[in-house]
Amino acid sequence: MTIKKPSGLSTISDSIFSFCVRIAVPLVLIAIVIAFQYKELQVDRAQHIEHAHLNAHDLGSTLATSIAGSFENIDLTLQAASDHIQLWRSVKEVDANAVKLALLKLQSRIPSMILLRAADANGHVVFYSRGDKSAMFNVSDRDYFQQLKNNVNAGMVISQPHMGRISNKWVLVCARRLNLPNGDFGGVVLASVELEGYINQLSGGIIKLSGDDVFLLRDEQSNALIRYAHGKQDMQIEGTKVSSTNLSELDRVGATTGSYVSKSAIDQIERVYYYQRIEGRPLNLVVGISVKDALAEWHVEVKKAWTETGMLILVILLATGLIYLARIRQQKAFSDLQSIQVVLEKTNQKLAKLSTTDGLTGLANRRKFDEIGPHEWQRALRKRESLAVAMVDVDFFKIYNDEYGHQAGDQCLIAIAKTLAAGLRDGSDFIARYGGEEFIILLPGQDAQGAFDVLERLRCDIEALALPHAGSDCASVITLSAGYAAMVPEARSTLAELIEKADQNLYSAKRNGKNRVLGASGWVSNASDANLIFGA
Ligand SMILES: Nc1nc2c(ncn2[C@@H]2O[C@H](COP(=O)(O)OP(=O)(O)OP(=O)(O)O)[C@@H](O)[C@H]2O)c(=O)[nH]1
Repeated sequence: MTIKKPSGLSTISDSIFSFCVRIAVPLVLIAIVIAFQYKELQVDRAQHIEHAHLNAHDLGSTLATSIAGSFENIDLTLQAASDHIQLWRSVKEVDANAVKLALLKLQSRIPSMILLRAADANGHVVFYSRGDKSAMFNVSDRDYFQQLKNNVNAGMVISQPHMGRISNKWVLVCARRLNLPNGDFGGVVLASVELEGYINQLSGGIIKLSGDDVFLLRDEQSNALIRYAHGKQDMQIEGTKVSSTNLSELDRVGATTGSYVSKSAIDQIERVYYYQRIEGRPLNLVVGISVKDALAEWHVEVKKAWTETGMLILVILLATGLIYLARIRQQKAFSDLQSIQVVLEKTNQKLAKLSTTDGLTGLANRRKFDEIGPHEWQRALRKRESLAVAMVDVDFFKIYNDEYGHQAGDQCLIAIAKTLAAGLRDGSDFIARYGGEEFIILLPGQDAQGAFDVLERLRCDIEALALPHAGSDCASVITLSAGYAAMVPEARSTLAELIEKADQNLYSAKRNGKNRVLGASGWVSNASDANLIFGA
């Protein structure tokens, strides 16, 4: 019986399967899971960045509107102050207290406005809302003064942020030109806007910047008027030029709005930026939402997603390991079965040999002869060749046993069997122990004469062994007698008949003195025996 290999365990598919199970399948699966998860997270990340862009846009445009409105209010206040000043100039004696009161009233419209003044064409402050005259400096050296002096249509000019000489606070000065009745330059009206207050005003209601977010208000020369970062006013940057590749490009093309992502050269923080010009003013603002803050939630999701992916990968690896282990167990069970099969086959072969072998002499036994005999008979019949059969028997063996013992008798039989086997032709002749001290020999291709020659030689070989046999009546050593018969088989004849003739001849040999070889002489029984050839 052959043990069938379980399906999928053939030698070639084994290695392919093993490779697939151990490396390719789990790797491909894991790669797919990772790629899928990575893609999902990237889409999610893009959405968070997009959301940050929207936030920056909303915040930026709200701030722009608010800033535009606040400067508009300041401008209107300055215009109202201009009207008053024109009036006061036309009057010879002006009550300083009344002027102060009127200016203070106008100033109070804007919470962050801390000073409202007017200077003459030489820059001397002539009207003021707070303080006394001694504290009023000449403002002719200020950039806004020069600008307004030289430009009739300048409108409201906003100064660079600077430390106020009176307030000792960071201020922006918003100024308008005063014209004389003939249109010549007649000085400026100027409002000092305290930056901290202004920013607080914005941050109190509008600026909802958190963490690393940033807000920047610049003039058209890229000077920072306000920078609000990390939850407070950044005074180190205010008044300095702030630009970047993206900002320069937006300035250059004159864009009204714009968005970009970049890393700040000031604090190295990556942000999503929104840029917008302030309507009606030579100003622009930039709002930056920290990418890190914008992605904080996403980072939590990433952690969770990769933890889940890791667990999934573990499950894949575990399942692969289990499949592989099961496969190994299956292969081991199969190889164990194969080993058992080999052992069984060998045992069967041994048993088969034992069942057809004589235990004492090692020659084939009678069962084997019953198998081989008919086979040789049929072959001779087919080939029309002669077949000789001989019966061989040890002489006076009972006496031998009696005299030398049964064990010596066994050894004697072993020696005889060995000598007889050695004297026969390998591959064609056949000998079997027929029973007791009797042997049967098949000599394919031998006629009577040939058979006689072989058997006579064997008889001499046994005699030559010179195994002492004191009780023998025919010699002093072990001898044997043989009877044989030979014929070319015919369909009408049988092997049993041939054996019977050989046995009869053995009987004759025994009766005629033993230690001899004899073929039946002149025996003709019936028509089927007509071609039997007998030895002399
Ligand atoms: N030691 C031994 N003796 C055996 C074995 N098989 C048969 N014998 C003995 O062989 C003897 C055969 O005796 P017989 O049949 O009377 O023949 P014989 O004594 O040889 O006389 P002849 O054949 O007339 O010469 C018996 O005593 C058997 O016990 C065997 O395997 N071993």
